[in-house]
Amino acid sequence: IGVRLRCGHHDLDLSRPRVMGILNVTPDSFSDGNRHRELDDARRHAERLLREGADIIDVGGESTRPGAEPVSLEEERDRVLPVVETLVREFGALVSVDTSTPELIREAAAAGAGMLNDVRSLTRPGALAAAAGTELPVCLMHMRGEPGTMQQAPYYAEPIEMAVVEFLRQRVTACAQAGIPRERLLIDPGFGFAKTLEHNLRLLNRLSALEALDLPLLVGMSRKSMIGQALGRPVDQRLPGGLALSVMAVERGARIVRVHDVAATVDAIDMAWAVLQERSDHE
Ligand SMILES: Cn1c(SCC(=O)Nc2ccccc2)nc2c(=O)[nH]c(N)nc21
Repeated sequence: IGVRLRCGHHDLDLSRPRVMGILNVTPDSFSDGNRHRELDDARRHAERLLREGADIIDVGGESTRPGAEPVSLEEERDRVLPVVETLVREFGALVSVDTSTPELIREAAAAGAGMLNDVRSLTRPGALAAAAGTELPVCLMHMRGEPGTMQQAPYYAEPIEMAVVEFLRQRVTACAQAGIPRERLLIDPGFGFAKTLEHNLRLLNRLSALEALDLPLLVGMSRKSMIGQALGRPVDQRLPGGLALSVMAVERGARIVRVHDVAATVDAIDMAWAVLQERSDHE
């Protein structure tokens, strides 16, 4: 399938799997609020991600860790916009912006962002209209509830893959009604969002159920607790587990994987892709 996504000034060719590198601009508790240093750190981190082969840099200013407190618009704007402007201006990078906030959706697009990545699937008031106005591709992701409470007792009456497909189907319809055509959409099952380990494992095994929506599939499992729960590894020792998950996701149809460790993931999915391509070479 020669799917090409128009991402601002970039054409993203999804005929083979792509890697989205994670650039966190949520200051950790040690940061002293030195904006200049924070921007410099972000610039250096992005440069490394690009050098390692990232096709997209994902920039997020709001922590969606379970229990994280909400961030103000000003704070999110101050963290995200300077980084987007810098990465676009200095590296010509394809920048994806993680935000659910209509104002930031508009401002990030004006700053040169090439893709929108909203873990809340444009459900906030005004978000659909804001996204429609940007002409940018949008990734819609499954989550039930809010990051602060979503992991308390995730329960689904129906099989998890059905809950995910139905939710995303509704969001695709909402986008169509708001003037965001299918050509601009990506979907994502939201691993780790309002899901138990069981839910996450079943969802990966049945990832092909999302083919029913016939849209490019983005997944993010890098360093997440599903790896910690399955392997008993702390967050800084989850690369091998994450590589296994990225390869399995690509085998089951994922076209973009959102990861911290770009170089290793590029080789792992390119190797998997070489094997998968052999199937079609003689079919
Ligand atoms: C912004 N964003 C996030 S943040 C959660 C995260 O990385 N937690 C985490 C990171 C490191 C260690 C443990 C947990 N996850 C996704 C995803 O799976 N898909 C899309 N589209 N966007 C996403």
